Amino acid sequence: MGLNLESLTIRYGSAPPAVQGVSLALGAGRIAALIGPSGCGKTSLLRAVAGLVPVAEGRIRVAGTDVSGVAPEQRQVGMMFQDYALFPHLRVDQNIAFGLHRRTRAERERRVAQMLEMTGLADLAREPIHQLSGGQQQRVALARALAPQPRVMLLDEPFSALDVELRERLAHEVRQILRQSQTTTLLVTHDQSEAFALADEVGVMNAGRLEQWGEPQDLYLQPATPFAADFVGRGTLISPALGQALGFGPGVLPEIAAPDGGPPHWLLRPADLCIADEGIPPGSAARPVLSAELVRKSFRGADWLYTLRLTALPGPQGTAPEVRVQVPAWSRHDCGTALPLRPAFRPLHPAPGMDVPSA
Ligand SMILES: Nc1ncnc2c1ncn2[C@@H]1O[C@H](COP(=O)(O)OP(=O)(O)OP(=O)(O)O)[C@@H](O)[C@H]1O
Repeated sequence: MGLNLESLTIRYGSAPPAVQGVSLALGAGRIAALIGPSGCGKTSLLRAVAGLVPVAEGRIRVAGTDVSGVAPEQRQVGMMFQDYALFPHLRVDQNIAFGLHRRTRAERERRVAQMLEMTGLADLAREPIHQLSGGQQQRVALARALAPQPRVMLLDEPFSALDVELRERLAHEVRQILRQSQTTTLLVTHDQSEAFALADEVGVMNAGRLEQWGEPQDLYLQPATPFAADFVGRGTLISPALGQALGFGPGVLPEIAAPDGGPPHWLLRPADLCIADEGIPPGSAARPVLSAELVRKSFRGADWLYTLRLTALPGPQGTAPEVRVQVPAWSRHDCGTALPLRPAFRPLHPAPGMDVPSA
């Protein structure tokens, strides 16, 4: 086994626990990412695995060994920080050799050469750090952390200092490097697309607890809790009655077991609804229409995310339920506007002879 956490709890003073009862199992050589809102305990958990924060309750096992009370430098856990913490006045190869002081000179040179090769830095080996770009520095930091062959590698917001385009490219490169070195890795990021691009497994944290742990696609398709549904993919769990009022028949929206053991809910994503009078595809004009009022909107670049109140449907306490709808970037509606909604056209089970383009 790579990394196991058993009922891990972390406290700072008398405040409520920063991490509470988190258990997870990460297989050897696998890559996992923790995501969750700011302050949910991601970094605290990572730092506890590194031994930088004491554990109040629970156990941490690295490759089967309980390291909960072991000093950080004896855990064989590598950590790469947001700011890389490189030595700017030293050369690339000297930075990579930093954690290898206990090895013989020949061993050290061999390992540094290996790491330079693996991270594509061989041509820059003798350059001083301060002359490198952000992306190159990021690779040096990774090479330095991997050089002592840690049993577990921890990455804290590894790309936060880089621009978006570089982040995407490096995420793939870093994944390849970690794969090649078969290093069990746990990383923390606030960027979901980064987590999904890099990780085999993703953990969703909320208020110190691990809400869900699973493969990225399962997290999206089968969120375990309303929080996970909302946080990953801005989904909302709605009652089947509301789903039917919105015009969905049974079996159209994914069914999710209610957390309290009650009747299952339906998972509504922002792409499942659209504004009734816009871009009506053939065959869907006759679908039911429900009136709603635009409450909030946020521009996301490629589209808008609208939050609408279903004014025709008072909820259980007399409050109208809200839904989120993804609308095209060119849409222009003011908050307070009444907008008719209908289910988005989605041929789940194309009729025989229907021409559905393949992906
Ligand atoms: N050294 C510390 N002393 C006291 N409280 C702390 C300390 N570090 C973190 N906390 C608190 O613990 C909680 C979890 O913080 P943590 O940094 O682990 O969250 P996070 O999910 O990594 O947040 P972010 O995404 O903003 O970095 C927060 O309430 C924070 O204020």
